[in-house]
Amino acid sequence: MKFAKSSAQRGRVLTALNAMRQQLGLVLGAAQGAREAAEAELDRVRLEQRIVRAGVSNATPEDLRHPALAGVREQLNAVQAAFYADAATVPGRLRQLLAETAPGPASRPPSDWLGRPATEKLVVPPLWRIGSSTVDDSGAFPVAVPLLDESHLAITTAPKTRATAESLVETLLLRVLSSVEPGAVRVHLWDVGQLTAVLPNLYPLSRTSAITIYDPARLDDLLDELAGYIRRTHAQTMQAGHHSLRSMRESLGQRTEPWRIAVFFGNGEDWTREQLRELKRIAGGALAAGISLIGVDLPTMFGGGVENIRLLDEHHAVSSMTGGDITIDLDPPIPPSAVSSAAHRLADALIAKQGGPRSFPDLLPAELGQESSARELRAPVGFFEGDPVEVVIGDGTPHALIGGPSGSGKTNFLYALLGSLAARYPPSELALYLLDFKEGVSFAGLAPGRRDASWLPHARLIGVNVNTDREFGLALLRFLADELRRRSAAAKEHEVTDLAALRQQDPDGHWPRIVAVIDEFQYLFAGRDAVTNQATALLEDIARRGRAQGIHLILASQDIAGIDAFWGKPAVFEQCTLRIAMPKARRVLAETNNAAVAAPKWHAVVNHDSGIAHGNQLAHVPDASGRDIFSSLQRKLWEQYADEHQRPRLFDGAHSPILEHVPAFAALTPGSRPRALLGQSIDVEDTACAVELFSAPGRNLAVLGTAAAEALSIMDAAAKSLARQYHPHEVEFLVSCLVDRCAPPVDHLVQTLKAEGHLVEVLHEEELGERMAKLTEEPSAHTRMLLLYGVDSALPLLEAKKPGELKSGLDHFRTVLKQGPTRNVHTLGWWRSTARLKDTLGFTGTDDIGAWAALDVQGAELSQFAAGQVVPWSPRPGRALFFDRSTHVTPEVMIPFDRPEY
Ligand SMILES: Nc1ncnc2c1ncn2[C@@H]1O[C@H](COP(=O)(O)OP(=O)(O)OP(=O)(O)O)[C@@H](O)[C@H]1O
Repeated sequence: MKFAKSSAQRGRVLTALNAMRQQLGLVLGAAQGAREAAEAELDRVRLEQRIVRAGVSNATPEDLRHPALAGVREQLNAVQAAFYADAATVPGRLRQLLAETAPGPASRPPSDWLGRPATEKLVVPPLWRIGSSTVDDSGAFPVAVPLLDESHLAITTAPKTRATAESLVETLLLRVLSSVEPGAVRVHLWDVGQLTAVLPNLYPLSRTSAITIYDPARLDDLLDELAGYIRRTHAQTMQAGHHSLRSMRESLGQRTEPWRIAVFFGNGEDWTREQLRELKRIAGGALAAGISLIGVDLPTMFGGGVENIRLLDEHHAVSSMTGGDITIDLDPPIPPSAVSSAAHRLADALIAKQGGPRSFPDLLPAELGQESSARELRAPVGFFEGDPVEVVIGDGTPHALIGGPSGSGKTNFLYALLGSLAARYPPSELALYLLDFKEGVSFAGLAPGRRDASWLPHARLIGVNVNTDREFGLALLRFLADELRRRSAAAKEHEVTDLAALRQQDPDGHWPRIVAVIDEFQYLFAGRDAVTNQATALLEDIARRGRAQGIHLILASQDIAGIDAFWGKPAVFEQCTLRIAMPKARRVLAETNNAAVAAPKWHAVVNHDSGIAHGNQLAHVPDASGRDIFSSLQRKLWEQYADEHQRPRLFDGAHSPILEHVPAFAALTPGSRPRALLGQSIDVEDTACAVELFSAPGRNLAVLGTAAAEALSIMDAAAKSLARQYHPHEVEFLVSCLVDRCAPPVDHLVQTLKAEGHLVEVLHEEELGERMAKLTEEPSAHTRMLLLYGVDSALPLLEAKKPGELKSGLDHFRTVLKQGPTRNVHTLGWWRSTARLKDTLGFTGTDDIGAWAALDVQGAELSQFAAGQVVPWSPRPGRALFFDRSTHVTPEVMIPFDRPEY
């Protein structure tokens, strides 16, 4: 109905407009009409022309004598009378037309409406008054121009009429802004003037979305923005089956987008060719997208529908609407103070309507966890001019790249995004893997902590302080790649190609979308080493195939460093079609797209088009990381879901776990195959590194290096974890400490083992050789664990043969290493250098050391103990390299447990 009514109204308006044009044309063309009628009588026509030009009273004596004069006079009088009689009705008809189609602020005097905001309207007036005119004494008629949805406007000034042009535009804008509900029209103002502020009286509105002011240097930004709106609106309307925003509005019966008016105050020059071309392109598509352009002194013609106003002097103009022969008396300017106070009132009304500034809770839905992620993930991350700006993670934008210098709000943005997503999708629909390579604890709050026991139920893994543990990043990528394979296999089995279809075919399966956030991801590539190579290959694989399987990457970085990291890895960069640029971020958006440079504080440029300017959407991101903001949402989510979902794995590179706290230790019981736990593995799963000490050759352990704290920790953990797997008297620990300063902690261990009821024998250096000899000979009812601290110190003494004996202590030790494991005698020894271990083993080769943990030992020295392979290892404090030839292909980095000092 609405549509029918408005189209009928539009029809009437167009007919009336045509009639007006025709009538005015006829009045002016009266003389010409007469000339045509008299064409057959050339002479008569000439006379008529002369008389029409000069007037009867000014006729030459010759003409006055002309025989046809009387006839001409009579005819002219008749024609004139008829047309003037008709024309006399034109002003009245125009007045009526305008009153009907352009009521209120569109045509009434300002005193009737100034400063009073309107209420919601779907149909806007087609004409807007600018002044009045008269053709004769039949009275003045209003002159109006079309604008919103109808036409662009080009204004040209005459000397000294710039102020007139400004107040003409100012009044027009006020008429428009006062005719529609607050926020329904947005004005973009650009002025070429370097010093003068454009339309200063309207500035109060610039604190709202109603007016955005662009300084002279930002013309390209404005053009980009307009092109972006047009593109987006076009896509949106076409998708909905409409050719313009207006027809969509009329058929839906509601407004989906605001109208926009872009005003360009030029000076006839200073535009580059490219800018002019862009403006023409914009003008061509603008009206269908609800954008009208007003140009003042622009060096080009607009494309699309346009009306022209040419100022003649400070009070008069001519327009294309009324034709060149009708002079318009422009309406007088509204006094500046009245404009400014009206602008204030309109701004207040808009702010009141938008409910004030938006905050984090405004990003959240009314009810938590109601969305399905089968097709995509979609969540608002901020607001632009009061309207939410969404991020979409799905088919078109499977992965995101976020850039911004330190302090620009990247972490805050991530919190806003994660909060908005977690509030919409339940944990069964969305699983989060969060990794931060920065020093600091940005995601730590999402895991249960000492101050707050709650956690984010969607988070499966939280890695913090991983800046030196690039292996952890690698582990995450490996995990994702495995999951990718698992999903591909399931998809194949169900004969589908993507997640949405898989979920349809396998409704009982657990297929949440996975979002992996890697902050400061460039650390992954921070070396020319195997980690970088593997990370690159894995990332490329996930980036390429993750889309179909619902595995999405969000890579964040302090710009340049992160982008440079993509050198040689264009596949990942290109797959990140969602780009988020924080203010001053460089190179995240396309090269020529400067939107991030101009973005204000606490804003982000959200771009779903690989950073191309037309995809820019500016959003104010609310504070999501301030105290108690995210955590109050987290608590709600936790209360709702925590029962069904386990706590996330927290990996904190700055903290070594304590042996007694790790699940692997708690799980140890007597009776299983004995495993000596050595440290924590750097992996997605919370697992420990362990050596199985079963009855087979080589089942010994060597700890290598001089780092005493770590060596003590590994030995301690091995002994304590083994002790847990034996009942009293089932195992005997033979302990020898050959490093004086380590005596207290070793003694503490001895006491602990004894207290647990285990057999413990402490061996002194001088009795070692003898004891070794016995160990190889005497059978034993129980397992024996030989714990040797700083065994290298004992070598000189062991090497010495006692007179008369064939074998030295070292020979016996070698036998223990070789034969012990098959007789349940396992050596766990700490050598402070690889050379000493080599000396200990002699020519027998390295096979008797089946497992080792290296500390401050260079990789090159280790290759002989790892089947000759190249071992890339640069020692770092608090970390060890672990290799067990029975389980490893290559060594892995491990975190020795935190061992309290004694
Ligand atoms: N939208 C916002 N509103 C209010 N405060 C904010 C907003 N965004 C960030 N902040 C604040 O600014 C500070 C820096 O933000 P944030 O930590 O997110 O920056 P960053 O880009 O991640 O920096 P870095 O990389 O150094 O960690 C924080 O104190 C944060 O609370």
